[in-house]
Amino acid sequence: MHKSSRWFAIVNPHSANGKTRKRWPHYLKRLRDEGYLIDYTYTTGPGEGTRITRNLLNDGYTHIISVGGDGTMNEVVNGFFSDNLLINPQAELAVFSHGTGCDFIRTLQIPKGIEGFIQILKRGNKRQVDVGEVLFYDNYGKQLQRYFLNVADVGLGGETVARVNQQSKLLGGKLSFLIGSVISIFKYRNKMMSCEIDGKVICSGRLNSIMVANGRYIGGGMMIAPHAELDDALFDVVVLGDFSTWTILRNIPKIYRGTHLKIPGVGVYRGQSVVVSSDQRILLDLDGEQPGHGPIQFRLMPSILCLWGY
Ligand SMILES: Nc1ncnc2c1ncn2[C@@H]1O[C@H](COP(=O)(O)OP(=O)(O)OP(=O)(O)O)[C@@H](O)[C@H]1O
Repeated sequence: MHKSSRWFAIVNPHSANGKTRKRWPHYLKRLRDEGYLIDYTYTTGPGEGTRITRNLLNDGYTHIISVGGDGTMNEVVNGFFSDNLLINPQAELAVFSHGTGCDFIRTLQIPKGIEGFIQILKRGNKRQVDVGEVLFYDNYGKQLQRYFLNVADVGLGGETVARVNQQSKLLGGKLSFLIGSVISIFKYRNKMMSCEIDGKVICSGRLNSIMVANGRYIGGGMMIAPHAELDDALFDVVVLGDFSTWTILRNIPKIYRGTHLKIPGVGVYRGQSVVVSSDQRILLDLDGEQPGHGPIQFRLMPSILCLWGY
């Protein structure tokens, strides 16, 4: 049977604290029982989701499922591109979200779990969505490029993820995340940053964070950009001003509810290109990873990727 009539699932067995490895055989059986033709492979380490996706698309597969958390989805999305171009503009992505945070699918309001995912496939609704491109620097001063579907942020989030990822080698799982987040909120000092959108400087000074959002949620359910749409050809840029630790902590419930935009010192802007620069070291957070630092450039690629799940 031709590869374009089959789905290929890229499964991160490590996601959802290892639960994905245990449950995938059951999910696969459910999908096959429903009549879907599915091939799959497990990733064996970080970054592999991108390489596998590229190989599959070059090999003639057109229907890809990412099985895991937002990190896996991010790696798979990156695999749709090579040399700044889509490998196959006809290729399609479905996200079976099975991670710890699962922030991306909250924007789509897809129910979690295998039954929700089967509903997505049955409904067959899909849409061309926007993808963000980000350019940043690694520790050796080399410029790197990545793509993202959900939210990227600069500032507190980047420092938190860097700390959590360092600690998780020692502690593991949720405890490291909690401890790392609390330590970061207390230790982080707001940075002198400047943010330019579509060629105009929209703010400059001491700021806590700059969020560049295509989707709405980060951090396991915080609705940081409540009005962001995946297919509106715009980033929503949410700037958190020079807030104290206490102000951040006090307003966390508002951020979860998405009612923080009215707080004085929060700015919301829209645009297709964003540049964040600073004389200080500013860290990028990309779907729970901390791949590098500033200056950071974001560019929106409108309606470029076919996504299932509407
Ligand atoms: N086989 C593997 N072993 C270890 N790590 C892996 C493997 N495959 C992928 N990874 C890495 O696991 C990391 C976490 O995956 P992912 O984000 O999908 O799950 P999660 O953390 O449970 O979910 P979420 O990000 O939604 O909270 C990713 O950075 C990915 O690179």
